[in-house]
Amino acid sequence: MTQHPSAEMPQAQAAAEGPRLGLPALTALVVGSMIGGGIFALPTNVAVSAAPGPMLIGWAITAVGMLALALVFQMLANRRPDLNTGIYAYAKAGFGNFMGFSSAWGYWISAFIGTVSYFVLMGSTIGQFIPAFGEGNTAAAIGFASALLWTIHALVLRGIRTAATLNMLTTIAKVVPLILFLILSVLAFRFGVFTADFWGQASPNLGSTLDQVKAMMMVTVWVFIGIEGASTYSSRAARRSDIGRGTVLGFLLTLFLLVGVNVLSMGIMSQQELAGLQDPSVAYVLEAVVGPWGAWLIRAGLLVSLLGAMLAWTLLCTEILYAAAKDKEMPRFLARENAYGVPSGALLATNLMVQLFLLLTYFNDSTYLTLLYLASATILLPYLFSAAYGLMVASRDHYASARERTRDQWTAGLAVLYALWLLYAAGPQYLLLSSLLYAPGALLFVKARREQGLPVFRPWELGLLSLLVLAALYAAYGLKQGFLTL
Ligand SMILES: NC(=[NH2+])NCCC[C@H](N)C(=O)O
Repeated sequence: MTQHPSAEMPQAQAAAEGPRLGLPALTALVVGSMIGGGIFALPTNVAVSAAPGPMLIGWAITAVGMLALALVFQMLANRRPDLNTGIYAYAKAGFGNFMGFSSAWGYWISAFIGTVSYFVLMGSTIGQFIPAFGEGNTAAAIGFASALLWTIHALVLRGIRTAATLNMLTTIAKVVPLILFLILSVLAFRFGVFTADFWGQASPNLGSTLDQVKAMMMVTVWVFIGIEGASTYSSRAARRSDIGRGTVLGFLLTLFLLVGVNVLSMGIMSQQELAGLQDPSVAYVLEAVVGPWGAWLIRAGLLVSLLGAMLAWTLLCTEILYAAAKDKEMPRFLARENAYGVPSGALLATNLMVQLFLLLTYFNDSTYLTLLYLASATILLPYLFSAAYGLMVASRDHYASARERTRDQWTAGLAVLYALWLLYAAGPQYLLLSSLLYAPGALLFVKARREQGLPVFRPWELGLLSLLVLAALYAAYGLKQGFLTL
């Protein structure tokens, strides 16, 4: 395709101006949006719910399921070059306007809650040398986070964007300490520690193997969020085929780092010791191996990583709202641009929500872990829609060879199964909470459709909406009565 780079792409995508992205840059984009905070806190966040044996099972399921999802994104990037805003466009093409809207809305919610969790994790990291920051949800930490938030806001408003080179640099800066961690802890790994309580029978609070596997699923989803990064920016790729390759390559690299970090740390400390560490737990594990400098190295890597990821995710949040508003699925004010061509309406809406949730975090005492569970649960629907759309495409499209079709059907089928399993593993608490977040979106959808003078809901959409509203009301009631908590 030879279209002019800026002719068709949405503003926030024209984002990091400059040359079109090749394979290394697209891979760095995927790795850069996937590696934010999750991996640095992984040992503890898995250990709170799983012993080594279940952990290995959990990773096996995740590796297969996420690979299937990555391959679906690859397939869709290749077969549907017209749908170049990724996740949101797939849901809309497959399931109509309201589902497209809901997918964008849910993705956006997950993404901004994820950003809130980054601020909390940053706060708790700083809290390790400035006690007033505590677990990242104290008044000092929230005050600092708010100041940083609006600084980023001001920078983005002036047209600052993650240029491909900057993203490449922060990606390298975060991957290097992690690789160092892998090398050093291979040497310190003790098989005896890893196998001592392999199935977690000695820890009464862990539950059955299935319970343990289920409980770690939201953490493994969290660490892979961003896998859709290259698809979202697909209009900027130099070659279509590189989007899929970058996605799969980025997936494999990140999987290697994640499994490495998680498995090795369980051979250095026991599950119970790991479960008791503060975030970022990787710092403490490395400290146990090489002494205090190890912890400082990891903390530094994490802070760089978080800053880079905050900027990247602010742009992703803005982009998805803006893309949907340009398409008229979201109200007009979200398509507004300022003099620098920045989607200022979408940016403001995003950061106001981040600010609101920072305050809620303070009043609720929410932690990094509770926020990431919520962000993972809310993204499941957009992932499910993408996988299901992949299945539709694989079944209906014209294929040159039957073998290729069968392969795509299997891949997409597997991705759908994985997404359904995740919904089951997420459990009612977080699904109810996320229905509470999804439901108000309908008001924006109504506004958008009215602005266009279009009919709002089709009958089956109304049916779904009523279910959603019922779930949301129940969740609100649960929060009030205290049988649901954040
Ligand atoms: N700000 C966000 N919404 N981040 C979501 C991505 C999370 C990323 N996979 C991580 O482990 O940190």
